[in-house]
Parts: sequence; structure tokens; C-alpha cells
Amino acid sequence: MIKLYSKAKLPTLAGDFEIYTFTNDENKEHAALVRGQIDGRNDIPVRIHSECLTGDVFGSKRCDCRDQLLRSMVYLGKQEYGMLIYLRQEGRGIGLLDKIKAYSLQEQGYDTVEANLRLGLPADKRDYTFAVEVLNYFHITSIKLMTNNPSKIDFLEGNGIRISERIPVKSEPTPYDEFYLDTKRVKMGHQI
Ligand SMILES: Nc1nc2c(ncn2[C@@H]2O[C@H](COP(=O)(O)OP(=O)(O)OP(=O)(O)O)[C@@H](O)[C@H]2O)c(=O)[nH]1
Ligand SMILES: [Zn+2]
Repeated sequence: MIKLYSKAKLPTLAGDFEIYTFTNDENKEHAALVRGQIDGRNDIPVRIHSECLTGDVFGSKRCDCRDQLLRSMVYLGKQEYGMLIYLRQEGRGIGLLDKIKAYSLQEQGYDTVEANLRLGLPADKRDYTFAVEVLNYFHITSIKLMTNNPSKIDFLEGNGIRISERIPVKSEPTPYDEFYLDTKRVKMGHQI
């Protein structure tokens, strides 16, 4: 169960948000960026973003994470109501240390899925329970989810959150992430 820990105003390059932090069973420093008075307000746009230090912070070209994060924030910054939930589950949940190991295997020709499996780790180890609990905290039962990932939709729908609409999150492919995006589409079912 989560419990509100702290909140404060957070003006950003993409607009004004409020940042909420919660204590949680995993003891992870997840956060939610909120726009407007969203309590009990259904069908607001929500982005659930998984941490990518290399992309989100350093601007790595190996993935489209930063592009998706910035585009989501710019979109949300223009809405009256909305939320971005930022989950600290780096590397699809395997953590930064093993993600970089997986990158090194990808340099030997494995794709993003094969590299995880070769390390004896699941292709995707993520869990969206915290996001469901944040939505419950705000008494929201139905959202417009900003994603291309069908398994995220399945998880939320399996946990009491209706997805009334899917808002695609586009990113501009580059020569560096073409193969990665292709693998996401072919092996992980992403609608890109
Ligand atoms: N293990 C591993 N993780 C990666 C790799 N590239 C990106 N990631 C992680 O993948 C996560 C983002 O997942 P994506 O598949 O890009 O997007 P998504 O959240 O599933 O789907 P969208 O909602 O459509 O963005 C972040 O946690 C990144 O750190 C990689 O090659 N290996
Ligand atoms: Zn990334």
C-alpha cells in the first residue's frame, strides 16, 4: 500500500506540475507529476514511464525513452488535467547494472530481448502496481493511457483500471535505435 509522503509545486520546461511522492512496499523513489485537480476525475491522460537513466538523463540514442518522456511531458503540459507516473524500474526492471551488461551483449549481435534472456533474466521484469495504487489514491478508475505497449494496458485492465483510450507515444527513429524499435515491435508487440 502506498501513502502520500510529500508534494510540492514543480514548474518544468513543459509546464507547471505538482510532484507527489509516496512511501511504498518496494521502498522505491517513484514519483507522480500531476496537472490540475485530478481527484476523482476519470479519463484524464496518463503516461506511465519506466526509468531509463541512459536515455532520460544522458540522452542516449540507443533507445527512444527520452523522446517519449519529453513528448509526453509537452503533451501533458498543455492539458488542464493529467499525470505522469515515473517508475524507478530501470532497464525494464533488471536495473542499471544488468541493463549495461545487456547493452554489451547487444554489441555482440543479440537483440534487446535475447540479451536479457542470455543473462538469465526475464525480457521484461516490470510491475505497474505502484501506478495502479497512485490511480486508486486519486480515486481514478478510467484513464487515457499514453503508450504503445499492449502489456501495460493488459496489466492495468487486469487490476481494475479501464483504458478508455490509448494515446500513441510517437518517437522519431534514428539509425541508432532502429533495430531496437523493430525488436520492440516484432518481439514485444509494441504498436509502433
Ligand atoms: N533491459 C533493457 N532495458 C532497456 C533497453 N532499452 C531500454 N530499456 C528500458 O526499457 C524501459 C522502457 O521501455 P520501452 O519498451 O521503451 O517502453 P514501454 O514503457 O514498455 O512502452 P511505452 O509506454 O510505449 O513507452 C526503460 O526502463 C528502459 O531503461 C535494453 O536494451 N535492455
Ligand atoms: Zn531508454
